[in-house]
Amino acid sequence: MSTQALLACHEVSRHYGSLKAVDGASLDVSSGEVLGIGGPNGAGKTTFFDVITGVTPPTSGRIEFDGRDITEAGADEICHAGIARTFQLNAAFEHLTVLENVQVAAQFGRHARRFPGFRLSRASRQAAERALDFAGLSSKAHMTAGALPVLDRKLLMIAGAMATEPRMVFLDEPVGGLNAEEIDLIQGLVRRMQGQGVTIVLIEHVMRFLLTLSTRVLIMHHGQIIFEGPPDRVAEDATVVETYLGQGAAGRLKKHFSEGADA
Ligand SMILES: Nc1ncnc2c1ncn2[C@@H]1O[C@H](COP(=O)(O)OP(=O)(O)OP(=O)(O)O)[C@@H](O)[C@H]1O
Repeated sequence: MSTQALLACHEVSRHYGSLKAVDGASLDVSSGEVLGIGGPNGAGKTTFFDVITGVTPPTSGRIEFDGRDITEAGADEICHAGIARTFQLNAAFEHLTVLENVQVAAQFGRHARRFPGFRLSRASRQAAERALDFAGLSSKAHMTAGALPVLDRKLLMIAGAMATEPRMVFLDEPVGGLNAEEIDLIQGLVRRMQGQGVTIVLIEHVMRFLLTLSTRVLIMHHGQIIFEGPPDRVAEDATVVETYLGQGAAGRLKKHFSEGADA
């Protein structure tokens, strides 16, 4: 592992029978980066997240976080080590309030599970308050999660992740289904996360969001990393244009970068 890498993935694979969802992906992420991952549906992006965050074990390969081997670690252990994530689809306790959801994240994202009984630590309460405030959800703290509109559900997952006080956050399609104004809001929030020293890896199909925020971009296809480079090079890569972007989108993105636009 390079001395700079906070996260290092070596030849990571996740196979489902004969399907190579992730196929020998190697990746280093340095502290402070915003790494954007794009690629067609079914390319293996979420599965790669799942393997790194302990949702599913790799078939082969090795993953190190801050020099520690986390390949075999469970999701809770990985979260306690400093990696939090959000999900593409809603992942809230629908019948709990916004505050309760974030408190649960703060508690279990920081402490080992202890049963029976559930008592929130003072530190968890405070972390939950800070995370709600950070995500702009304090005024909705007592709403039931199931009643939230799409944007607030995305914010709730981000609040839950931040409540664990992570060093690294994985965001799976944080702006999927949002309108332009909402996308800008999430963009600002991701920038603030980065400003707080959180290293970010995000998956997104909304290319302008992905390319505007990312310091480096990966494109996946058939479980493999087919491109790695700066955002302004993505639309110039012939393989990426052919397998993912198409000529139309690539042309618009090139124009976007040549004009130096910010969104
Ligand atoms: N638990 C599973 N069992 C079997 N196959 C799976 C499982 N999870 C994912 N796959 C398959 O692995 C492949 C990669 O899926 P994945 O969700 O990682 O792609 P993705 O790049 O995140 O796609 P999208 O952009 O649509 O979210 C797909 O063919 C998918 O059907």
